[in-house]
Amino acid sequence: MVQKLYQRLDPPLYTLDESYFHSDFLRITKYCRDELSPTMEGLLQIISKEEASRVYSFPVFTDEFCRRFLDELDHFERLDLPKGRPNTMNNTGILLAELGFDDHFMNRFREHYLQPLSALLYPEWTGSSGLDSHRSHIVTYDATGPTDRTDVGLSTHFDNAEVTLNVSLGKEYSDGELYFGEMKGVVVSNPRLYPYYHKIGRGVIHRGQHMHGAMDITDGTRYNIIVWMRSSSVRNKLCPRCDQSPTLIPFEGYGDGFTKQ
Ligand SMILES: O=C(O)CCC(=O)C(=O)O
Ligand SMILES: [Fe+2]
Repeated sequence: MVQKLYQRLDPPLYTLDESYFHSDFLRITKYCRDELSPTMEGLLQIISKEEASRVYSFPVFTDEFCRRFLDELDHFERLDLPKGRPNTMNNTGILLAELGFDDHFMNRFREHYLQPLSALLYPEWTGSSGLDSHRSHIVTYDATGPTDRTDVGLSTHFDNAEVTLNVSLGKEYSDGELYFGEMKGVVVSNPRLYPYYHKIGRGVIHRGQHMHGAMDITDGTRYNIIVWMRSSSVRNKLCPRCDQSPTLIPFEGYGDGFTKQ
């Protein structure tokens, strides 16, 4: 519906092109995909390990791409169209499928680049099907608008995803770091939070069930691309939201990432 009504500002942006990527990202993903026998140890030599367990970061997009993407999002936000929101926790934010980013951008981004990388880092979460669907959105936090209508941060949660990639687009803001706790359901005697500070164009990857949240920004606006990636072989066994064996009903499209044979 929105896709039909929306006039794109920068139509070529909707087709993934390698020029959007930072050269390090191309090198890292080439290693995961094309190396004869890539290993997790080999990959860990070329990405950064963050303080929280099994959380990693690496450059993803060029600054130029981030600017173009923000311009497109600004253009979309200015239009008075009926818009969906990423989830029940957000007042604001943008669903990228609604704009039409799935067909020629996000599908290839997940299949060709993020799946081979995730399979090395989190084999137990990619499973035999691999990450075969996704849901992607933009989280927007704005400390300049009315606080009853704009978000400034996000409380602790786990994602409806097996693996999540989170890439900062900017713009300019103060505070607002991402933080990680333990995996869902894990209780420790000395709970700690591990911060991650976003950098423009850089992505952080983590397991969807790793509890996390975003501290409030105190100034400016913050935009991030979030890709929630799902593995049907993993979630068909155990629903990541309710921890039960799921009862599957036929659905057009990806549903919530489950499959029914
Ligand atoms: O704002 C962030 O960096 C985190 C957003 C997030 O965790 C989510 O949208 O699931
Ligand atoms: Fe999240």
